[in-house]
Amino acid sequence: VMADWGKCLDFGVSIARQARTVVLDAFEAQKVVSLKTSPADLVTETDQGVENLLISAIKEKYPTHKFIGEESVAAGASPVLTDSPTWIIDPIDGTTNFVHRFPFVAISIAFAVNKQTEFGIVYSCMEDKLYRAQRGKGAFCNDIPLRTSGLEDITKALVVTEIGTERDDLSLSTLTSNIYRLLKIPIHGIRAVGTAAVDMCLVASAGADAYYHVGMHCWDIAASALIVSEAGGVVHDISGGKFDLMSRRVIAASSRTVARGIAQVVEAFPCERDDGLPDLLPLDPKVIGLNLTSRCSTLVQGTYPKLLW
Ligand SMILES: O=P(O)(O)O[C@H]1[C@H](O)[C@@H](O)[C@@H](O)[C@@H](O)[C@@H]1O
Ligand SMILES: [Mg+2]
Ligand SMILES: [Mg+2]
Repeated sequence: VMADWGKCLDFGVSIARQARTVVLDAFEAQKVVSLKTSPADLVTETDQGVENLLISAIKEKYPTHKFIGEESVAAGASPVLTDSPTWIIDPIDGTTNFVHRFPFVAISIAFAVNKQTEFGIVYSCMEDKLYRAQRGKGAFCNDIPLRTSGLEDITKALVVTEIGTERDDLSLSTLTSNIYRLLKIPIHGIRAVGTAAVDMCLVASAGADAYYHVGMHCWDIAASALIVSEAGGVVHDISGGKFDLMSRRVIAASSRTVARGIAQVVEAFPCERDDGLPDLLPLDPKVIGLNLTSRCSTLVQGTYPKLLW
C-alpha cells in the first residue's frame, strides 16, 4: 500500500510559511553577499539562515530523515540521494534576484523516498504563491488546481529558461546558440525569471509552455518537477530521454511534442552531476532500443549526440 506522506507535506507547508517571513523581512535589508562557484553565483546569510531553520525544524520532528540542502552541500555535505526519506531543499531559489530586490524569490522543498519524489513545495515569496503537489494527487497554487497549457504546437510556445551562473565560453556559447536556434523555429518568445523553481511552476500553471536548462541543480527543480508532472506536464532530459534529477539537465513542457521540439534544437554543455557520478549519456534504452549496461565513464566533449525519436 502506498504510504501517505500527507502529514509530512502539511508540515513542509507550515515551515515554508515560517521561512517566507524570514525572506520577506530580509528582502529590503542590507545584505552581506558572498561568492560560490563564479562571480555570478551569490549566497547571503539569509540563504544559510533559512536552510538552517528548515533543517532544524524537520530534524526535530523527523530525526531519521536525510537532507540535501543547497547551502549544506556548498559547505561540504554530500548530495547523494539514497532510498531513505530525504528532504531536498533550496532555501532561496533566485539569490541574485534577492540581492537585487528583483521580486521573484522562491523557497523550494521536495521530499523523496526510495529516490521517488513524494511531494514538492515551491513558495514564490514576493508573489505570495504557494505551489504544491503530492505524487498522484494533483498540483495546486494557493489551493487552486493547476493544469499546464497542453500546447502541442511549438511555434506557439512561450519558453522559459535561465542564464545561470556559468561565465565560461563553452557554457555561454552553448546557451546563447540554444536561444538562437529556439527563436528560429520560430517560437513566440523566451523569458528568464531568475529562479528555476518559479520558471517550472509557470509551466505547471500554463503561464509558460516549457522550461529547459543545463546547469541547474537537483534542489532547484526537485519540487517543481513533480508540480509540473502532477499538473499534466512532461519532464524529460535535455536530450528528450528519461529525466534524471541529479544530471543537471531538464526539459519540462506542456506536452511530449513540445518537449521533443526543444530537444531537437538545444544542446547540453558538459557539467558535473550533482551526485558526482560519471556523466551518463542521456540514453533512454526504451527510446532508442539500445541495451545499455555500462555507464559512460567520460564526458562527451562538447555537446551530446542528438537523441531524436
Ligand atoms: O538562486 P539559486 O538557488 O542559486 O538558484 C539559481 C541558480 O544559481 C542559477 O544558476 C539559475 O540556474 C537559477 O535558475 C537558479 O534558480
Ligand atoms: Mg536554486
Ligand atoms: Mg538557492
